[in-house]
Amino acid sequence: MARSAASARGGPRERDETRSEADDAPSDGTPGPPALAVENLTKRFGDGDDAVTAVDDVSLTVERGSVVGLLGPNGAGKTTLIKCALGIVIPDAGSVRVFGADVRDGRRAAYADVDAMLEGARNDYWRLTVRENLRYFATVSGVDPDSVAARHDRLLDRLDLTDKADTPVRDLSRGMKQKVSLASVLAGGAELVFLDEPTLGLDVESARTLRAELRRLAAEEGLTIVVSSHDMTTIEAVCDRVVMLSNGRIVADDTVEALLGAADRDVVRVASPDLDRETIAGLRERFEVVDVDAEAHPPGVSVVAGGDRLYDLTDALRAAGVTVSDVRTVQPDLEDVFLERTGSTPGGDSA
Ligand SMILES: Nc1ncnc2c1ncn2[C@@H]1O[C@H](COP(=O)(O)OP(=O)(O)OP(=O)(O)O)[C@@H](O)[C@H]1O
Repeated sequence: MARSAASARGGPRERDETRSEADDAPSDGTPGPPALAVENLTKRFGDGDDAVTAVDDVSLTVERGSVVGLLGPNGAGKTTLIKCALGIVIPDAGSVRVFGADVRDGRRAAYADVDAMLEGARNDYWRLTVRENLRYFATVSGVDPDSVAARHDRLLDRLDLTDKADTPVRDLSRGMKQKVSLASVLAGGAELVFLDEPTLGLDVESARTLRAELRRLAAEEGLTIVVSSHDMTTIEAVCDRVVMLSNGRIVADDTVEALLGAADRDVVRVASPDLDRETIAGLRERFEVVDVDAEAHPPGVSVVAGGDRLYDLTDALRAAGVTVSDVRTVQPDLEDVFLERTGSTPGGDSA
C-alpha cells in the first residue's frame, strides 16, 4: 500500500492553520487556484522496445469542492497519474500543481492538504482501536487530533462506526476495515483526497453509505475528491465529472450527464424467440447492432434505429418472419460510454 506524501509533513498544528501559502484565496473574493492542475503530464516506464508510456501528455483541472471520477481500463494510466499528483512518481514532462503549489517546488507546500487511499486500502494499525487510528493519522498529517475530534465523531457516525470506535481494527470485518481506511484518510482534514476503488469489498449497504458520505463531504465541507473505480454505480452516484483514460490519454472529460447525452443514439432493443443467428446476421448487414443477448429468454438484439430507421427495422423484422415479444428504447449508461470511448468494459474485458 502506498502512503500519501502528506505524511512527510511537520509537527501537529491546529486545523485552521493547515493551509499552505499557495492555498490562500485572494481577499477580493475571486476563487483561489484549483485543487489540482495537471499540465501536459507524461510518464514513461522502461526503455527501448519495452518502454510503456503510462501517462501521455495529460492535462486536467479539478476545481475545489468537486468530485471527479477517473476511469479507464486496466493499465490505462490512472494509478500512475494519481501517483504523479501525489509526488510518489516523478513525471518525465509536464507539471502538477496542488492548490497552486507546484509539486516540484516543495512537497511540503504542495501536500499540506492532500491525502490518498491507494489500491483500496491503507495501513491502518490493527492493534489500535478505530478512534486511535483516526487520531494517529491526524497526527501524522500534522494536525492536532484534539482539534479535529468533532470531525472524527461525525465521520464515525456517518460511516456507522460509532459503536466500533473503541474496537481494535483487527477485530473488524473486511468491509468495516475498508470504512476505517477511508475515515483515516479523512481524519486529518485533508482538502483534496485521492481514493482508488473506495467501495472495493463493501456490501451494498456499506457502499451506499460511503457514497452518500463522499457526496456530503464535497457538498457540505468543500472536500475535493478524485475517485478512481471500475464500479460505475459509485462513479455515477458521486461524481460531478468524469475523466476517462485509455492508453495514457484522456478520451473523455465531461459531466456524467453530458457524457450520457452524447452517447444517446436512439438504441432500440427488440426481443423475440425468432431471433436466431441468421436473422441477427441479416440485421447486422442493414443496421448498426450494438448488443446481442443470445442467452436471454427470449433472445434480444439492440440496434441503432432513430427516426425513420425504426420503420425500416420493423419492416426488416416482419420480412424475416420475426414476431416481436418486446421492444423498448435503451438509455445509455456510463458503462456504454466507457465501452464506446475506450473499447473495453469497466471490468477490463476488450469489447
Ligand atoms: N513501476 C512501473 N514500472 C513499469 N511499468 C509500470 C509501472 N507502473 C505502471 N506501469 C505500466 O504503466 C501502465 C499504466 O499502469 P497504471 O497502473 O497507471 O494503470 P491503471 O489505469 O491504474 O490500471 P489498473 O486499473 O489495472 O489499476 C501499465 O502498462 C503498467 O504496466
